[in-house]
Amino acid sequence: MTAPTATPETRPEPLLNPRDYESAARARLDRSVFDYIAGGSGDELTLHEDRAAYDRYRLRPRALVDVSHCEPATTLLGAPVALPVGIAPMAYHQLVHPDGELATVRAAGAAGALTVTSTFASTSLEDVAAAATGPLWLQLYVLRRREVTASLVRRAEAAGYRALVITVDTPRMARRERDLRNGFRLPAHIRPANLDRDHEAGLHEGRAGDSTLAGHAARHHDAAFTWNDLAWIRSLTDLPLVLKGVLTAEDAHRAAGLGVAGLIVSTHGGRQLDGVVPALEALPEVVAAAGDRCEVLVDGGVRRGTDVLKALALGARAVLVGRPVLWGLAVDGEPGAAQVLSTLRAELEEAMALTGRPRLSDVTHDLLRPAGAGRTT
Ligand SMILES: Cc1cc2nc3c(=O)[nH]c(=O)nc-3n(C[C@H](O)[C@H](O)[C@H](O)COP(=O)(O)O)c2cc1C
Ligand SMILES: O=C(O)C(=O)c1ccccc1
Repeated sequence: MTAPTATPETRPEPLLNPRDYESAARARLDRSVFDYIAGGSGDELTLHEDRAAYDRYRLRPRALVDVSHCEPATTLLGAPVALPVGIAPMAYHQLVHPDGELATVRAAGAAGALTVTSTFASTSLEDVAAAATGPLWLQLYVLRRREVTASLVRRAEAAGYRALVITVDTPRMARRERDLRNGFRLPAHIRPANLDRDHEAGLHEGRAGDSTLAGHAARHHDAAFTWNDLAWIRSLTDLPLVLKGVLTAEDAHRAAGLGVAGLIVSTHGGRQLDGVVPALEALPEVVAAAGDRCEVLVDGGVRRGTDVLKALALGARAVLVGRPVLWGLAVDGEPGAAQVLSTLRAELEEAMALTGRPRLSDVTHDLLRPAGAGRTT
């Protein structure tokens, strides 16, 4: 096969990292879709701080270690994964590419990575499971209509999902001003494929000053769901439960006491309460409170292999990435999402090699120092 000739002027810029993919995705997507994905709530303080928290740590590399083989494989709730990076649950992947969740789950499978499928996927959880080759967890929003929630749990079990991720930071959707300004609504051809037509009503007719997703969450999410109700979910299934959106030692401790198997330390990517503690900053107290009983993951702002290493050094078992996967999907479908994951893997292996930590068990707290600490001037 002959490679197409390209002059230096026409050769496309290589897309090397999530930021490159974000710029390329921005050029392709409708403004309101780009803003829905990229944006956060309020002043977007937490959106920025989640990312900035990673830059406040510096790495302390060890020299003269045999790093000829670096091994990022681990297990998550007992299932082997090729790397400690999974795909965060995100609604409606078809917003950015017609292959939607099928493309992202295939990309994750090829990478040997965990996928967390959203309740609000635009592809049914059964179709996602049929395309999966790696481990799958289902993210669950507890809906007012308990029989709908219960049926999602049963369907997840039947389709082979290995854990339920209950998102606890969204009793209502926070005001996201980009979506309000844009009058964000779901395009007519995209629907919450896991839910019935009753749960679709109102998602497609928006107007400026309104976000149909927020109105939808206000109607359907159960804002009265509490710790006491977790026992109800527990009674429905033997699947391990994971709580997503825990940011305090108090909640981590309580969850562990109830037999929760995993915790995802998360600000929802800066899309819920603006001004909360950044996820990376909350991670150590959650690990201290429950790390002996729960597997602790973190998400929000992970963009580099060195970010993954920093999260692991602070006690995370793995990280999830959100937006970068959607940017990859938007630009190039399954290969784009796969490229984002494989770049993160390559960067992680590079960071393991260059810090002299060839095994994940070598990635310990002494790898880090706060930026600026130890300055003498
Ligand atoms: C477009 C979009 C949709 C999301 N939908 C969900 C969802 O349905 N359920 C959920 O628990 N979290 C959802 N999240 C939050 C992500 O799971 C994750 O916490 C966050 O995106 C991680 O931050 P990152 O995008 O900086 O990697 C969504 C995030 C985005 C960007
Ligand atoms: O947009 C989100 O962050 C999100 O979590 C969500 C929740 C309900 C429906 C769609 C998206």
